[in-house]
Amino acid sequence: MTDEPAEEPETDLAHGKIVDGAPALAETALRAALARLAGWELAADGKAIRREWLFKSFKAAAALANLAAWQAEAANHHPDIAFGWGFARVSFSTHSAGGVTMNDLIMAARLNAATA
Ligand SMILES: C[C@H](O)[C@H](O)[C@H]1CNC2=NC(N)=NC(=O)C2=N1
Repeated sequence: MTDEPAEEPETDLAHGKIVDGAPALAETALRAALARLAGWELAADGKAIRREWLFKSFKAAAALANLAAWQAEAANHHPDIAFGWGFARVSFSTHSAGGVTMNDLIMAARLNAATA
């Protein structure tokens, strides 16, 4: 027995391993996973997940964009990022799989964990 609190499901996902060749997830599985990933939604074409953050400055938005960029470099799994005064938008898709894989969900959970 331990006094450690149980990990939140999202934290758990953040500890997942990025693997080559992960398959695109079916929409049902994807929607179930997104329900537990705060702030992330499925893009209109169903081939990417995305989240927007709102801030009260340019530098806060730039900081989020940098964080997402360097987390991606460390994992070798890269998002599309857009930012400007007061906003940053991050989108993950696995190009090689032509859709959203576990790798994208893991990266999204890591970004949530780092910005919580
Ligand atoms: C060779 C290298 O591992 C691949 O090009 C990686 C790099 N980063 C990537 N990022 C994303 N989002 N999708 C990919 O398919 C991908 N492929």
